[in-house]
Amino acid sequence: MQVSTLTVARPTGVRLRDVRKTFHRRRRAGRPALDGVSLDVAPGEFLCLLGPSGCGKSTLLNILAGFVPADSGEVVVGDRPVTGPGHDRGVLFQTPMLFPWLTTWQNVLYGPKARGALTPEVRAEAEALLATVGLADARDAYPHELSGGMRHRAAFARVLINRPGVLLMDEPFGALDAITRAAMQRFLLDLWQQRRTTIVFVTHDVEEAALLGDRVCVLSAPPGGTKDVLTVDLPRPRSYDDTETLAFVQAKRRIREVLEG
Ligand SMILES: Nc1ncnc2c1ncn2[C@@H]1O[C@H](COP(=O)(O)OP(=O)(O)OP(=O)(O)O)[C@@H](O)[C@H]1O
Repeated sequence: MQVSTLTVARPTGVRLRDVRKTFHRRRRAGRPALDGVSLDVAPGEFLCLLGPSGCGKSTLLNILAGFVPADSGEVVVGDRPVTGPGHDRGVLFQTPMLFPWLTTWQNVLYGPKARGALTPEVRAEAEALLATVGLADARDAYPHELSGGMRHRAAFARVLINRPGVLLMDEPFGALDAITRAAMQRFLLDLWQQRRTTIVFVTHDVEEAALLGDRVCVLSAPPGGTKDVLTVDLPRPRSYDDTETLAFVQAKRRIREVLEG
């Protein structure tokens, strides 16, 4: 994969301390969604968040993104407490966020244009990014004309143009078929290997966590707290072929034991 150096932002770290969140329903407090999560993510680290359904993975990511406020605790990205959304954090969801009435090119440039920052350098950067994500030939296509994987790659370019110090990804490949999913995992591994952007990646798939992550933070059954943080001691760069090695199978087993233990 060809990767431009233009858009590589300085990766930022993440610090969470005793983060708590309870959603209120009809003015009544429900069960806590997050019950004291503490975690550090180093600049440039690839961290996977894993846990049973409903343990608060998406809530934690939304708190980091600034979409949802924590009730208490410390949430810091880089050296700034999170008080709301910001383009220092790039967020990617299961459904790629693209405006259907804009072409790939217009979608990628949407953020800088909205901020009044559409300079010739940014346009050159957008060109380089489209080449990076393999969509140079699809710059004039609308989202409905792209395949699922292409839409995801367009969403990547749209986020990366803002030079985020951290990428927050919420089960981004969960809805893709197995072949496209493997292709996107390969794409993400290449991208991270070359840019080393900090990534917090939510998944409920043990294999995906072992393949992608430097560390895996396992959240406990609802309400979510930090159950354990495991280091995935497998060499980089990683590829899909590694999933057949004994070391990979052992890494998966260790993660599963914590998850189910
Ligand atoms: N906006 C909301 N309003 C009320 N309750 C919410 C809201 N968002 C999440 N919750 C509740 O918080 C808890 C954690 O939900 P969350 O989506 O964060 O879990 P998750 O680990 O991402 O789940 P899954 O793996 O199934 O996607 C759940 O009990 C959910 O019902």
